[in-house]
Amino acid sequence: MNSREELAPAVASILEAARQRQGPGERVAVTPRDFPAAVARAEADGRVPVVAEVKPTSPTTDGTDDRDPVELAEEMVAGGAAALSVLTEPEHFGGSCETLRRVREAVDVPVLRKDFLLEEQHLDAVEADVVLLIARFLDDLEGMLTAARERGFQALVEVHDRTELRQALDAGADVVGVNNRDLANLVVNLETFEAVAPDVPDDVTLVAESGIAMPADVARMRRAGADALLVGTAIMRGSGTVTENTRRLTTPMTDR
Ligand SMILES: O=C(O)c1ccccc1NCC(=O)[C@H](O)[C@H](O)COP(=O)(O)O
Repeated sequence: MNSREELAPAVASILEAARQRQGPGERVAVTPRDFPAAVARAEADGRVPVVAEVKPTSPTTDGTDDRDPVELAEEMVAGGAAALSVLTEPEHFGGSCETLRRVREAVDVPVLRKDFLLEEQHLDAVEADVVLLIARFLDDLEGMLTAARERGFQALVEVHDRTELRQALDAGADVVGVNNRDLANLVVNLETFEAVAPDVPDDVTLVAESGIAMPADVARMRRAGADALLVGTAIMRGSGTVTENTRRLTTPMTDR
């Protein structure tokens, strides 16, 4: 692992659990729903492209949301989500591959598998349209990217700073996420995206991740260059229904 920086204890624990996980031993072959096309479709429809996340719990969340993930996913799509993200990490996020399977079957938008994939065999646990590859945790990012694409997956390569962005681009990433959550202390700061985004080439689909809570945050990330926003907590735990919480973020501020 590329461990230039300290990790929060929760993240170290997530990685330890991931290292113990075995793949199924059989390789998946996926026919993916096109993620950049879904982003473009949302734009053309006048929706802000939001990737809404089914996130039952997390190290920074109290309690576990046990609502039916398929119903949540359908509500997110009804609220205008361009794509969905589904946690499959079980120990710290309450996710599962079975949840992803059910959600993907129920909706027709692309579904991102949100997990901590460290080895090629981890890719084979379940079919998804997009997989998350976290640059900091992968010594051979290019190898994982190739392995993901060989199976048919698109890959969202997550970075936290310019050094990781350079690694992602050198590895051939064409969908990049900048995560505003600092892995050393789990604090979110939208300035992280603003610092990295100017160095992302125009032909890369750029996603702002974490800490996007309200329409003003959406506008801020869009001004900084985000093509899409990945949002979990504000949609899952906002004050309205999941559909209302999603629509609040997918509606451009100028339409209010
Ligand atoms: O969300 C956490 O508590 C967390 C803790 C440790 C590592 C990763 C974590 N989150 C992963 C994510 O990237 C978010 O689930 C995703 O970007 C949505 O973030 P948010 O809208 O802030 O819930």
